[in-house]
Amino acid sequence: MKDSDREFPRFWLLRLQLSSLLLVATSGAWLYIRVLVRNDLVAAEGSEQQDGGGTFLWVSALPSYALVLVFLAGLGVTAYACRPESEFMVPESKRRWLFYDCIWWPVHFLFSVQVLTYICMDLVPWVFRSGKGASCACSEIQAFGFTKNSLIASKTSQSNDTVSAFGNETNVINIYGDAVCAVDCAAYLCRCVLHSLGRTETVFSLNITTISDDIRKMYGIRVDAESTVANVANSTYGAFINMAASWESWDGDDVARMVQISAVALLTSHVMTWHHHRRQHLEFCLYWILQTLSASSLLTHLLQDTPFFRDKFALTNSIVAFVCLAFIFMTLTVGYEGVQGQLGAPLAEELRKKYGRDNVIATGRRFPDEELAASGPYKFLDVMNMDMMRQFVVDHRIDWVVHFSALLSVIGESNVPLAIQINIESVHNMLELCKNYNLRLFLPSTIGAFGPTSPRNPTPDLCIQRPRTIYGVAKVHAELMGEYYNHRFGLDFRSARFPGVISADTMPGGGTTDYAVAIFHDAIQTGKFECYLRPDTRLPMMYLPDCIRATVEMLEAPDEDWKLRTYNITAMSFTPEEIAEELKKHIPDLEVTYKPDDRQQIADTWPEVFDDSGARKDLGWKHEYDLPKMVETMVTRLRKKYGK
Ligand SMILES: NC(=O)C1=CN([C@@H]2O[C@H](COP(=O)(O)OP(=O)(O)OC[C@H]3O[C@@H](n4cnc5c(N)ncnc54)[C@H](O)[C@@H]3O)[C@@H](O)[C@H]2O)C=CC1
Ligand SMILES: CC(=O)[C@H](N)C(=O)O
Repeated sequence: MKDSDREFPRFWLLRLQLSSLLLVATSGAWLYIRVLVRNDLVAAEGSEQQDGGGTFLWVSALPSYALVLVFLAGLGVTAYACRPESEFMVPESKRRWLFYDCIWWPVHFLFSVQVLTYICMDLVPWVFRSGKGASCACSEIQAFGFTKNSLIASKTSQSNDTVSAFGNETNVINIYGDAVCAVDCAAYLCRCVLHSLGRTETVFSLNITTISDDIRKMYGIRVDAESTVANVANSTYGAFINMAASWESWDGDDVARMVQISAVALLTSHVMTWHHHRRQHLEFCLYWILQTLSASSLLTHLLQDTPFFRDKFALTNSIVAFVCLAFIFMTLTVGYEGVQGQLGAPLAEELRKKYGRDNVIATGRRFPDEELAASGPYKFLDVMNMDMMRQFVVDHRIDWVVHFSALLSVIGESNVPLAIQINIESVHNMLELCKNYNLRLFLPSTIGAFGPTSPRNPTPDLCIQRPRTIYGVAKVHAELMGEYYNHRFGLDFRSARFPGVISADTMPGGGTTDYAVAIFHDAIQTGKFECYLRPDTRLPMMYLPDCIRATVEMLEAPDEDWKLRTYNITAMSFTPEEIAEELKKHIPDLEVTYKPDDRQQIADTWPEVFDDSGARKDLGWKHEYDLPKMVETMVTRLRKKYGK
């Protein structure tokens, strides 16, 4: 799984699934109907045709069935993984994620196969140049009330043929076609007939240059062959002009052509996706636009043959176009919603207030959220790409670096190789960069840098550090490397070990202390909360504004005040039970249940109470928010946010 997946907000995934549901249900149902209708008729046609047509159709529909089944399974898994009380990033959910990945990609693979089948069946009939295809088409025509002999083609003008289908009513279809074999012709004629139902206007556009004896015999078509070859280029061009000229007259066939185009682009985007490993935002937007187009095309195709919509193509198309646009809009809107870090955006905003909008450049690999983008410059920067970082530093004459990029404790455990890259290798990059360009570096550490053998109550600045998570190991490594670069190269390296940070506006990115944020959201929205830690698990915490202020003060403190290169910083320590009690003062009916999971093991190795007397003494650190004040502020802010 890619790290970008891990950072997906829950609703993104649900939307992915919902649009897929639309897609799969629509296309699956359409193919299902076709198979049913055709099989009945093929059965009536005789054994030879039954074998051929039946097998062909069932085979062509298999991907649809598989898709629906696999999709439903995927939906179940996702629904489970997306339960409000569960976090994606917990180690336990690694298994779900893997399972989810295993399902998600086959769905898309099958979808691609299905679209290809669709193209082969309907849009490139020469792939099936055989009597089988013809017999299917024949059955389809009959399914709609026409008999073999009811189709008569006759010449009406120099350049057009008219096929008159005498069924319940007479329809006139101009064919500007290019049917090079029996199956082409059968398929196209069949479409003509289908689309002529309920319509009295000219609807179809294809050239017929050759019609084989077979097909003439099969459909009882009389064609003046010479007249059909006239003006092919012109008529094809004319057909396109016609089609483009009036959207209202677009029918399923026209829209279905979009399937062809979008399917090709869809497959391309699949390839791009796999190729790039890390799915970038633009690709996703493209990807979902294409899927939406495909889905709506198929939907139109399906609806147009239902009695209600038969005479209401314009309405259908408008609805479909609207749905299509709505999906695109949703995709884009969701796509642009910030997946910034919990601490990064608020710190950038605070620094901008102090140092000026253009003097603080926020960076990341994703679209910034609206507020961050509006507050000042934002640039794409991958901390794994040293060249890019060098260029960035030179181009913008950087002198301070605040390096926040990291995978937090829980996500880190679920992807150790990636955590090693982001949390360790990127630190090497930063240290070298800052050394070479003489920059100052602030890199936060964490309570997670301590382990079970550290004193846990209280945990001083200097003591044994043997963490049990890759997150903690990486932070100890960063602390030591920073200290080394400071002694060896004079690098101005500063670090604060933060406790769990609680914030109202930005969401935590997959840590062990996340429950202390989630409890507020759940309490205010639902009045219930299920905690993944035991009620007596004590951990150090602080409210975001304190954390931001601490960071700014530490950045600004004179270098000579820094006796250590890394200081503990904290504001309070509480257990889930204690925060729940405090919350009940504001939400008396709050129900909290406890279901410890893998995160408990991490929490059990972390400090219970943090000793930050060093920072208080050397740097003048002082917290402002204790538990009651933080709870009161959080409740007020979230009540406003949720309108409760
Ligand atoms: N939030 C907390 O409770 C605490 C956080 N910290 C530290 O503070 C820092 C920030 O923490 P949060 O904001 O909570 O983390 P977060 O997980 O919310 O944000 C991390 C950010 O790093 C970005 N990132 C990941 N890989 C990247 C790459 N290759 N290039 C560029 N950006 C990349 C992610 O997109 C994300 O925006 C981290 O170093 C964390 O260890 C320390 C203690 C507590
Ligand atoms: C305390 C942290 O470093 C972070 N919130 C986590 O839980 O991983």
